[in-house]
Amino acid sequence: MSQTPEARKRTSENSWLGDEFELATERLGHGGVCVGRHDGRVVFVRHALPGERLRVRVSEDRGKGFVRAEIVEIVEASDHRIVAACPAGAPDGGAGCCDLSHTTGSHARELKSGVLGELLSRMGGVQWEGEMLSLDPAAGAEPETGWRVRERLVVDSAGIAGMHAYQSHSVIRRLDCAQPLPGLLDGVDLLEGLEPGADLVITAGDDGVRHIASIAGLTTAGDVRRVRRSRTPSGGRRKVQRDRAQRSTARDESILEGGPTVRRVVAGRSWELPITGFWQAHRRAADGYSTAVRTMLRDAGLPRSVVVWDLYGGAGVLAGAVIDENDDARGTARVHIVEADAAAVSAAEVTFAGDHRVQVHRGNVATTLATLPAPDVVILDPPRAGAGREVVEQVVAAAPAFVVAVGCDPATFARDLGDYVRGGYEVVTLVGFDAFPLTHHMEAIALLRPSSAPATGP
Ligand SMILES: C[S@@+](CC[C@H](N)C(=O)[O-])C[C@H]1O[C@@H](n2cnc3c(N)ncnc32)[C@H](O)[C@@H]1O
Repeated sequence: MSQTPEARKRTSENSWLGDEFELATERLGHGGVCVGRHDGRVVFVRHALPGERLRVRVSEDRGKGFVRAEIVEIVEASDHRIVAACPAGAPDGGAGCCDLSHTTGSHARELKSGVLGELLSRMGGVQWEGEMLSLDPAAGAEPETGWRVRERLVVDSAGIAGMHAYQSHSVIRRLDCAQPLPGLLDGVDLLEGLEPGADLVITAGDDGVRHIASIAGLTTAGDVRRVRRSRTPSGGRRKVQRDRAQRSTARDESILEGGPTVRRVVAGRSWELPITGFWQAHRRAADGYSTAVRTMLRDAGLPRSVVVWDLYGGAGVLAGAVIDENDDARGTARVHIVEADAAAVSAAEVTFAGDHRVQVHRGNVATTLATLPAPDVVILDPPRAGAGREVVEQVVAAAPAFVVAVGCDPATFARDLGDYVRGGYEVVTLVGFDAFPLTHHMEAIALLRPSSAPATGP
């Protein structure tokens, strides 16, 4: 909606931008921000914890019911506050990605459970009071570090690898992030001859081999400097993300270390994927989600010889889990993987070559479903945007006995669950995974069935 000049003037005159005040934080909200209230408006603060008293400075005021603010001083810290486990995630001048490393692992999981429960209730009408599970059985009170199998860095105008500063195109020369597997980034700061503006993808395969690919930038070093000067101090997050996404499409890749494909192994089945191809970030995620999906379906009494749709299936990790669960003398599952990415489809075709139980379909989920045989089970693992109403309606219309919804964004996951519930499904089981420790991100998996379905299983 465009504003009149008078409204614009009023907004800028009343703006809180730069104002400082004391704030009591109430709870962790979606996106990793702590929520407080000041003078009738909601205030979002990063790197805070619930129950703190903070002196904050407003960094963004768009004239709406809320403002964003940064911490100036911690007046009274939460008992759960610790020294941040990730130095690179520091709020001032850091990369900002580890936005929940300043509390214990157990408290972070407790907070994330609250966020997931609140979103499920508000956006999906689903009540859930479960606990966020760790993917690492050894995880306890300590923050979980060293879990990420793939890191993406950027090369600055002098050819040195670093990280993007928070909400910015500018590059900070530091690699001391606490997320990567131990040793994953060793020596990367010493690499010479890197192309200014390129992205570096560094990943470790399940065979222990490290691979590094350089993805050519669309910008020259001069462009990088221009972009850096044009940085907006606030409110530029969407634009920065969009710019980065545009810059990462259709760009030349060269291998600097290792080979062109990475070996991944789950439950004894292996995949060879391009270095830049999708794979779950946490070293235990693919295995953990496969086990969760198998267990949910087994506990629900999955009948034999089912037809399964594995939508947004990637290279078929979850497809593998279902055929392993549903293959014995009493029957065999037939799984249809639907995936848009050509490289993931090729990897799936190689892994399942000669396996009559699996068919791989390259295409957009929304336009491919009509070509598939009627399903007994539908698994959906969409990107952060979620499956969306158009796809959910098609799934509901296909009337599967079970839907397994997987989501890495709790808001879109909750929204999609709400659409299944309105379509006549109910949630049987729901688990949240702390799949991105040190950050506010999480993963959730739900098993649904038609609400009129008789209870099955043990
Ligand atoms: C979160 S990943 C899940 C991959 C897989 N289930 C796994 O665990 O490895 C989402 C996948 O959806 C694919 N994708 C995104 N949008 C799509 C669409 N509209 N149609 C088909 N596939 C899509 C992406 O290429 C990506 O492989």
